Amino acid sequence: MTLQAIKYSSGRLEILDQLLLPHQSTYIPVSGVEDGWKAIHSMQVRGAPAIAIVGSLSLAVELLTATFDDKSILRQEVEGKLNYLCSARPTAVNMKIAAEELTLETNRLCSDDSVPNAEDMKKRLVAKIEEMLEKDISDNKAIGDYGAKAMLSSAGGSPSSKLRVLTHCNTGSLATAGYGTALGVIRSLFALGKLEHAYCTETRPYNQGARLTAYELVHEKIPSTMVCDSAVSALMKSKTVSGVVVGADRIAANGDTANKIGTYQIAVLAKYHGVPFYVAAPLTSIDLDTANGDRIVIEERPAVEMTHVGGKQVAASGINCWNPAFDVTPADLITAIITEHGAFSPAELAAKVAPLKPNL
Ligand SMILES: CSC[C@H]1O[C@H](OP(=O)(O)O)[C@H](O)[C@@H]1O
Repeated sequence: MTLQAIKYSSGRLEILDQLLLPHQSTYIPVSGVEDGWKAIHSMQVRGAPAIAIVGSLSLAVELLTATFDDKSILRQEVEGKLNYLCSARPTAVNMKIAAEELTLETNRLCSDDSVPNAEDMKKRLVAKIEEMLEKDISDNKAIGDYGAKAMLSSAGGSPSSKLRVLTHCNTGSLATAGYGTALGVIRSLFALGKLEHAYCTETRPYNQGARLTAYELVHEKIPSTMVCDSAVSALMKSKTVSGVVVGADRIAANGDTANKIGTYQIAVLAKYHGVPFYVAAPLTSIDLDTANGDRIVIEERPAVEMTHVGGKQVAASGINCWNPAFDVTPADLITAIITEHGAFSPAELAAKVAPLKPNL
């Protein structure tokens, strides 16, 4: 059974405080948008899809406890709160895309005369948010299955051969609504009996790999080994790595992909060693409004996340730090982008995905 990062039922929202993992599993209540923003900004909840889910559900929870004089006031309130939620972290696009979809729905309900009042409009908006959550859950499994198929086909080998797959950061049930994206691909390979071994990087400085991915892999008894970020080149040289699969925070229209810092250098190493390199992400991580990776804003996090581990100082006081949370992997280093609709080459991505996205 996968770990649950988010608990939501009948208007009550709780999140697993990921800052305390792996030592402590503590759920904290999210009672509205302000709580949601703080949980995202502090990275108590993180992961592009999970950010959008918690942000949207925090709005649903707040709406259920409030009343509004009329539909246009409700529309203004919703628009303002969605913009605020998008400001919590700048790089992942999923919250922005969810906000666009919910703004479109809000405007439609506001102008629909068959929606009699703000109370009815509010209930329909909450239902839309809950519907988006359900879709995220089902999309994850499709990504996992398409990804497993793509990685098996590129690895070649005999029908009985199993894969040795490297992943970076955390893209599992702690970063999504459940099954995961890149870690979902590893789960699908494992379920098919086609995973020989999974490798996860520690993912400095926040240690999503050591604290979260390792936690998920051990929890589900998936054969796996953790490596230092700096060991990836030696791993590829000394072991047979069949393929790499990572997540994404924002994929530009040309396939350039922003993901956790360290992804770009793994892609360069994969190219050098002839290892297929996959990105696994839902359509809600693909930003067709951003032409290429140069235009993606990269979040920089506080130096303390580098100088301290678990509250203990590990770096010399006074040293300057540069702590970008993400980097951009150019499309030409990516074998394919795996979505809930299939695996697409970066070159065909925009043409394949555009018809599949809602008309925002
Ligand atoms: C499926 S999660 C996508 C993405 O989010 C993570 O970043 P963070 O932990 O800072 O939110 C990481 O880049 C994952 O690949």
